[in-house]
Amino acid sequence: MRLFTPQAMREADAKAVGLGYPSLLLMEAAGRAAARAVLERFAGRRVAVLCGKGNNGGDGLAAARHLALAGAEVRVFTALEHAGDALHMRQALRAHGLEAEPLERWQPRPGEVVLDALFGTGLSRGLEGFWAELVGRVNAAACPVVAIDLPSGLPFEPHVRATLTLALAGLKREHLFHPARAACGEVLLAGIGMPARALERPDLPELLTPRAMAALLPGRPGDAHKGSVGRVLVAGGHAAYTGAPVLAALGAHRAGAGLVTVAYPAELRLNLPLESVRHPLESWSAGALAGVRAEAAAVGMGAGPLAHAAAEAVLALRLPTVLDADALRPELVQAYVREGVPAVITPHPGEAARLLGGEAGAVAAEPLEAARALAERFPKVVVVLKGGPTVLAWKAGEGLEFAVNTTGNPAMASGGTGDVLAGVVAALMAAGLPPWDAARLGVYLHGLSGDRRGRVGLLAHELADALPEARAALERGEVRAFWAWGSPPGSARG
Ligand SMILES: NC(=O)C1=CN([C@@H]2O[C@H](COP(=O)(O)OP(=O)(O)OC[C@H]3O[C@@H](n4cnc5c(N)ncnc54)[C@H](O)[C@@H]3O)[C@@H](O)[C@H]2O)[C@@H](O)CC1
Ligand SMILES: Nc1ncnc2c1ncn2[C@@H]1O[C@H](COP(=O)(O)OP(=O)(O)O)[C@@H](O)[C@H]1O
Ligand SMILES: [K+]
Repeated sequence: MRLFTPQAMREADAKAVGLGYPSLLLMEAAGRAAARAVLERFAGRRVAVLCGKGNNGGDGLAAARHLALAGAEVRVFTALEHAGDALHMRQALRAHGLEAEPLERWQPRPGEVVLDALFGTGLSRGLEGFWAELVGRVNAAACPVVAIDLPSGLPFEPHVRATLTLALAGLKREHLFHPARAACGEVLLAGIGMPARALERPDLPELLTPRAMAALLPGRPGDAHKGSVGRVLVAGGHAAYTGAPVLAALGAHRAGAGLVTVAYPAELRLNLPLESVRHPLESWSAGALAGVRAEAAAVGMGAGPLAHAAAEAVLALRLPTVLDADALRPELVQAYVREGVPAVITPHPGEAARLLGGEAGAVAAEPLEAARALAERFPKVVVVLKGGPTVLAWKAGEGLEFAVNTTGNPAMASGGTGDVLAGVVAALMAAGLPPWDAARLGVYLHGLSGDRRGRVGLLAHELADALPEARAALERGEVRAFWAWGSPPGSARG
């Protein structure tokens, strides 16, 4: 499944029509789905449908007919300039004896649900004048708002703030990325019968889905032993940060590592899991790690000023490595590129800005572009740009792979959750997954654990402890994407 842009969705629409699929069927399905969403969530409530002049308005006109046919009390307000499919929908509404009023006449009524079908993906600039004022009135009315495709006005200001948004045919950037995502409220996806072939777009970012991620889970053969399912080396720690390597070790254990060895400065007292192997060091000298048995490593967590030496000592082992926290320095990542050692980097926006030489705010505002820039700066290195949502990028050869995570929530914005992730990704690489697969699955599972425990006040070690159950649920096929209709509690949230 891919993350669409308005332009890519217009192309999908044209491709469907090129395949012989009538566009009116798509609009009819969109209207039917919107009516269903309103009826399921707001049974028995009166509905005011506000329809714009484009195809989003056409979806609204179709929805109004289906709402009326289902027995709902509906008022329809519409722009008058319809053409094409939307005009057919207005005629269909009229054929059922339903007359629309001009939009200017809409006044909110207490308790009524507003179905926002003013604008969808068709805007190229912000709303002004009458339309901006109308959006202001929708937001000021104390009514639940169901938005068709997008809350009207997005991605610009002003825009409608919806309770529920019904994404049509595919998810768009606004359904996942802040600040637009906050305006969408809950997001549901309606397939609207778009032929799968019309949606095939390998050039667009992959959205991590439960099914695709379950397929990546490394097996656990009956004759597994602790040396066969992946051994992880965690290297980090410094006087001020003794928790970080411990949390990375915990993440690796909980993600299924057979053995976890933690290398750290000998003067530290680390409160390591009983199960971890201790490897205290007098210094991070070359050869300090000789003899450590591992198939993958994670370095940098809490390493402070010792990160450079620690990363170089780990590089000498030539293991697939997660570079995190203090090891996220351009010269260290370049050393992995130069040596051809597989690496995953896991920066948050501040660390990404340090790697790119920019501002954290600019990275957070345009995470897709920042992840792309990092992947191009460090070829063959898998980039995990953490945030809500986390974006992954990887320049394997000529092309660029791109993925966007669909799990995780703001409760995870708490110290140490990133350290857990480093351990998780290292454990999955140690289990034999290629770095791109380990990074995608690791990020997905980490967010899924957060969603299953997702309360403000979540501690990083609790997130790690929730990993086995999250993994088991994914393996059993019990996880549903946040956009799936009827998602049970504990499903992945975007
Ligand atoms: N797969 C698809 O692409 C499908 C799309 N459909 C619907 O079609 C929508 C897109 O339809 P359209 O491309 O007609 O676009 P919209 O309906 O979002 O809006 C286009 C209209 O808004 C006007 N407009 C643009 N910018 C404006 C501004 N700043 N101020 C005031 N008016 C402005 C345009 O002149 C045009 O009349 C989707 O969001 C979806 O709801 C569905 O009907 C079914 C299938
Ligand atoms: N608002 C949010 N929505 C989803 N995930 C979030 C959000 N805030 C933080 N996270 C996740 O929490 C983790 C935080 O990692 P990081 O910033 O490195 O923390 P630390 O350095 O304290 O370990 C990342 O995996 C990130 O994706
Ligand atoms: K809309």
